[in-house]
Amino acid sequence: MSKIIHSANARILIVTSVEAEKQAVLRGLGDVKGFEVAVVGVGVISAAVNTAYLLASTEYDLVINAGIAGGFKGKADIESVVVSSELIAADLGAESKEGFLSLEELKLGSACVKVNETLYTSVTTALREKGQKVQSGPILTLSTVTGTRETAEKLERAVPNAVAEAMEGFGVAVAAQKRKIPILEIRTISNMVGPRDRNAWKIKEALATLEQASSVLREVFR
Ligand SMILES: O=C(O)c1cccc(C(=O)CC[C@H]2O[C@@H](n3cnc4c(=O)[nH]cnc43)[C@H](O)[C@@H]2O)c1
Repeated sequence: MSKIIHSANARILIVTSVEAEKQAVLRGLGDVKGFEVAVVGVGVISAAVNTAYLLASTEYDLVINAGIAGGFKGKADIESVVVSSELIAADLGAESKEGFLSLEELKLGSACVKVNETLYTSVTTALREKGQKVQSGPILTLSTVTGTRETAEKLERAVPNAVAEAMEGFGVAVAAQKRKIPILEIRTISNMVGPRDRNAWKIKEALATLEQASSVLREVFR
């Protein structure tokens, strides 16, 4: 398996939104050295600020945003893993009569951080080799969890190859990008993007998959 981060002394920061995700990642990593796992809170602002704070005091070679997510129908099933090819702030822009206008269309910057292709394909391949059901593609960052079929379809039209949505990735990515550190988002699917049914979320199962995926990360980067 190709080594993406070559140095045995490489330092990898994994950030999650809540403690339960952090504990799942830690169980998967075991006692391997070189990884730091931190909770940066729910939502893009908290994630960006807290990640930037962590990156200001320690040198890291890679930042990973890990956690659970909603999967887009036909792209990522519950309990499967998604690996980001891009991290996209899907609600950052403006409404218009003609529809949503992205930051790019408004010429106000970019709402997309691309992931190094070798990085995401290597991790995707490693997870697949270990028997995980895994898809790579854009992972959307939203401030509001999608709760209707209408919004899900709007997002699917805006980013047709999006595999999942969560609430922190783009914020983590901007903090990492500022320091020129590679970024990756890895999520396990707890629910489908669409009509809200919080009781149907398979959080325990998604956290178990996150633990398994994290044990593969240990092998990829060590
Ligand atoms: O209640 C619990 O035990 C519990 C354990 C682990 C995580 C949670 C969360 O609620 C995590 C919130 C986190 O999850 C992401 N997420 C998950 N599904 C979606 C979605 O459909 N749309 C957007 N975000 C989603 C998100 O990143 C949240 O920060 C609870």
